[in-house]
Amino acid sequence: MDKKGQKRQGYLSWDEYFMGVAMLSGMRSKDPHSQVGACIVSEDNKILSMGYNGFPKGCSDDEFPWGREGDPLDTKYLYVTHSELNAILNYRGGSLEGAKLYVSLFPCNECAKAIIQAGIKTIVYDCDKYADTPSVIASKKMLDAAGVRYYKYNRTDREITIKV
Ligand SMILES: O=c1[nH]c(=O)n([C@H]2C[C@H](O)[C@@H](COP(=O)(O)O)O2)cc1CO
Ligand SMILES: [Zn+2]
Repeated sequence: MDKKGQKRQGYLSWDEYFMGVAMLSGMRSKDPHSQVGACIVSEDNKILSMGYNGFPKGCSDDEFPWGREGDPLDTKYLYVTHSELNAILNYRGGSLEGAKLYVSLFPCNECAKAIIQAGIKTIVYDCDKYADTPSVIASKKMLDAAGVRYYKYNRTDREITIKV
């Protein structure tokens, strides 16, 4: 029950807020199959950077391929920048040492290397649909060795509606 003079109830938790921002970033992705979003947060809960999966600057979303199969040169995989790497590269403020990464999909091995080298110490992920692939197994091996903690986001199933 709301009481006069007391704080509002039902506000977003930090985890809901940061995972929500990561998912919102993912909604910018043009990938028709997997839209991934990432949000980097400082130790004292300030948002430092965001990213989503997409082609590098100058590589047109309409000219480069979004397919998944066939000649590797005709698939997205050789061209797309992952959301986590984009979030790291988008940061212009200096060091990410000790930061946390919220990401909608578990980071691959290439992103794990960048995460470790950037000094990010905690990963909060939502989906882990590629857990059985060599890429994610290798990723976890490196994160474990480097002492990067990772834990699954606890979905609250809160619906957030924004009219824009
Ligand atoms: O860590 C990741 N971060 C990330 O942004 N991605 C992107 C690359 C691709 O655009 C898409 C994966 O494509 P697909 O699910 O169709 O294989 O997600 C993929 C991974 C792999 O775990
Ligand atoms: Zn990756």
